[in-house]
Amino acid sequence: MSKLSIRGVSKVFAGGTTAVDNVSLDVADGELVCLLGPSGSGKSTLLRMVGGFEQPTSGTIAIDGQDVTRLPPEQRPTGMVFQSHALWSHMNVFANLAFGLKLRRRPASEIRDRVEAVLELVGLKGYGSRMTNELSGGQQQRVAVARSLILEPKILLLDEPFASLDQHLRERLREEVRDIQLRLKITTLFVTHGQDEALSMADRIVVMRNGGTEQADRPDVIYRDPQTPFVAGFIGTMNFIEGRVENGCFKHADVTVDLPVDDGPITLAVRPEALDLVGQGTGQAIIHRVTDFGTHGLVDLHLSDGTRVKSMVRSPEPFSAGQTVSLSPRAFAAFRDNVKLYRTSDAH
Ligand SMILES: Nc1ncnc2c1ncn2[C@@H]1O[C@H](COP(=O)(O)OP(=O)(O)OP(=O)(O)O)[C@@H](O)[C@H]1O
Repeated sequence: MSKLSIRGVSKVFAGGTTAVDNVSLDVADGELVCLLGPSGSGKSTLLRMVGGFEQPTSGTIAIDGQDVTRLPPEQRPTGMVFQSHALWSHMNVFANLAFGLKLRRRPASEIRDRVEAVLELVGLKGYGSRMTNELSGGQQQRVAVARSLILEPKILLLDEPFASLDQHLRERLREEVRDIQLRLKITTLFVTHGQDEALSMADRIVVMRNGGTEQADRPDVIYRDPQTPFVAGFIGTMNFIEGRVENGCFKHADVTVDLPVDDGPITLAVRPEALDLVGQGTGQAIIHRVTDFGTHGLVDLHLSDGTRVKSMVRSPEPFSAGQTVSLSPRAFAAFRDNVKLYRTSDAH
């Protein structure tokens, strides 16, 4: 049985906006699932429905097999961390953390022990007497995470919790939260529109678009085997090359590869690291720019039909702007009418 089971859940807001459209998702015990998608794709609304902050228009949500669809947030076994931390600024850290336990009339000694334990967990040992407005943004978010964990929820819900922090701090907190999550083995649903965040943290990524789910898979599968052009283009850098299949062969002025599917128009989706440059001085693709990143090079090319693509090369040395080359994709996805048709055997 899954820890969290979302079945056919939709949300239509009063103005008629369908924010979430018939989503079903199962999250296993201890799994961290990232909801990833562009702004307005319904990520927050779905998360808020799991936390009880929005009511689904239809569908059901169950935790440990118990239907919680109609329960208010405080009666659900969930803990939520919002983008803006929403700490009480007139209380110190200890009081912020103790609040929920006091409401539940826990004995003072237990409250003290649990606050200390959770402060240690988030790396803020000894900060109990600080006022929250005397903390940095990162520390405040740590307190918010601690506050959501102190009631020992079955499911942790995080809505872009680090969005307001600078890149460096965001990366650190991301790692800390993942460590805590693994240590506590707590089932977690994490909303982000940062693909790095999703790729680095998640056991599974759910890519959302227009209120629906496009693909739910392990990060490496999402990256290497996208099922739709949207997923292909949304995660990482992707080149799209439009051509035609004729007699089992994809043809484009600068690219030719075997593709045993029916004749007709096809779009290849190729990662820069899987796009080799061959036949220097002979092809029709023109090198526009070469960038040396030290660890690798990135070559920007203009194809003869105007398409722009990027190729990652081990060393940029042999390449320079103005040269002509041909392209040889090692691994790619092929799409026709938004449907994935074919992929070469795993080449990287
Ligand atoms: N309370 C509300 N009333 C009406 N429409 C809403 C409400 N909340 C969200 N929406 C709409 O629902 C859609 C999905 O919004 P949601 O916030 O879930 O998307 P999101 O993927 O989390 O976006 P972001 O990454 O920008 O937070 C959007 O079109 C949004 O305008």
